[in-house]
Amino acid sequence: MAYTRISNAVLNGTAGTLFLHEGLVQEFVPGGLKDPGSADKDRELDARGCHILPSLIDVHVHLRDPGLEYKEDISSGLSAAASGGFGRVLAMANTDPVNDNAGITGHMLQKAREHHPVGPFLHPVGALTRGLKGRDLAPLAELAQAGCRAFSNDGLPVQDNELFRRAVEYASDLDLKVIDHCEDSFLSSGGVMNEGRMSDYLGLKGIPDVAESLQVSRDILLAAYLNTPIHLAHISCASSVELIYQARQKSIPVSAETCPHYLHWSEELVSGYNTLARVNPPLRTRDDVLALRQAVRENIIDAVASDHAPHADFEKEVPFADAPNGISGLDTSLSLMLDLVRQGVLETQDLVRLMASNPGEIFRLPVCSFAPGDPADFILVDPEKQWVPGPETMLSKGRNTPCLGQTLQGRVMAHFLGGAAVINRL
Ligand SMILES: NC(=O)N[C@@H](CC(=O)O)C(=O)O
Ligand SMILES: [Zn+2]
Repeated sequence: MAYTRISNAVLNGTAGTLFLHEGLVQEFVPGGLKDPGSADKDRELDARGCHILPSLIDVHVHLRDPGLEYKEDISSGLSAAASGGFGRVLAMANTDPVNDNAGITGHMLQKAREHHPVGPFLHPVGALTRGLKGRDLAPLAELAQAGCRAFSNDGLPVQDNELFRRAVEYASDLDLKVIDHCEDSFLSSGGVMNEGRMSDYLGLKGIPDVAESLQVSRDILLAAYLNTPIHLAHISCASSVELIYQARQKSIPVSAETCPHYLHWSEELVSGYNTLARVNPPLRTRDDVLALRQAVRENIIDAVASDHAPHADFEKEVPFADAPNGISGLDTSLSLMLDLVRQGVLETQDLVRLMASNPGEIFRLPVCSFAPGDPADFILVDPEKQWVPGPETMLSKGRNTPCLGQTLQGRVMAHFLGGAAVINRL
């Protein structure tokens, strides 16, 4: 169903009607319509109380397909994306088999087109090294040719600095970026949560924040030396923020993302051995949360990505030390970010910058600016609407989130891609 007008919604602080034509934005007319009665009801959506935002981009998700479809598959993952407000996602390569060749990339793209022909759109991220083993480079040109939008060894970060340097150089020759999961795996070895008072108290082996920031400093030094951009994934701690801030001052070409969970929760959430709070990098301290909030507010960190890492219920119903890392995020990210708006930490326009404009710029993906002729890719968000994440309301197969069963405020009420409604709760 293609609507021709969306009435009574707020765009950039102004209430009015958004007119669509053949999947494109026609114009936004502020104020009420003179003759609302004449509209064909089937062609109109009353979006009273909703904000219009561009369809969002999530630059870091794990869709588990091929190979781990019991956790998530491309169809369910993209449904969760649509529901959460994301019109484009970058899907990591730690599938089984790993996305290190054109065959796997092709499979992912074909499955996405088959199940979600009008979107959300999947942009595979190719592995940096074969099998993510960190020993030899994956065929980056082949992966680029097949449709990969970036390269990453996410999950199993490359420790060999020479190999990583070459990967960054080859990727740059292909005009694509490397996304680095920053972790010194010797420093983090065996760790299951943040290293500090809480890990001592719980008797769990910790991962120090320096395991992340040491690798962040490596990447910054390499980006400066090679004068080549590197994107830093899921930044979790103040010490990394400080390094990124300094790099920015020197115009070193690094960009960075953090995730809603690092902006909300600290290691205290692990108390009681809550496996839903186990994620890599781990939830850090309250001071880290505050530093990250400041960093997203001040554009030191460019983007917020979900790091959607779905797991089956039974995998999390084990002792903390045995549970897999990861939080399911596509369904809940935007609600958690809207909570920061309500708390006065961010403005609505900051969300657009962090979850659409900046990600679009970093990975050269289009974002609707509501100019006449733009593809009508947008969401209608009710910041007041309450909902409870659970099996009935989440479209991801993974319900592994600390939000499970909690009341969230702020919900995507409709999502349009190319003028067609992929979600409509109005
Ligand atoms: N972020 C996570 O906690 N888990 C990721 C892998 C990773 O990035 O470590 C996953 O694929 O499950
Ligand atoms: Zn990662």
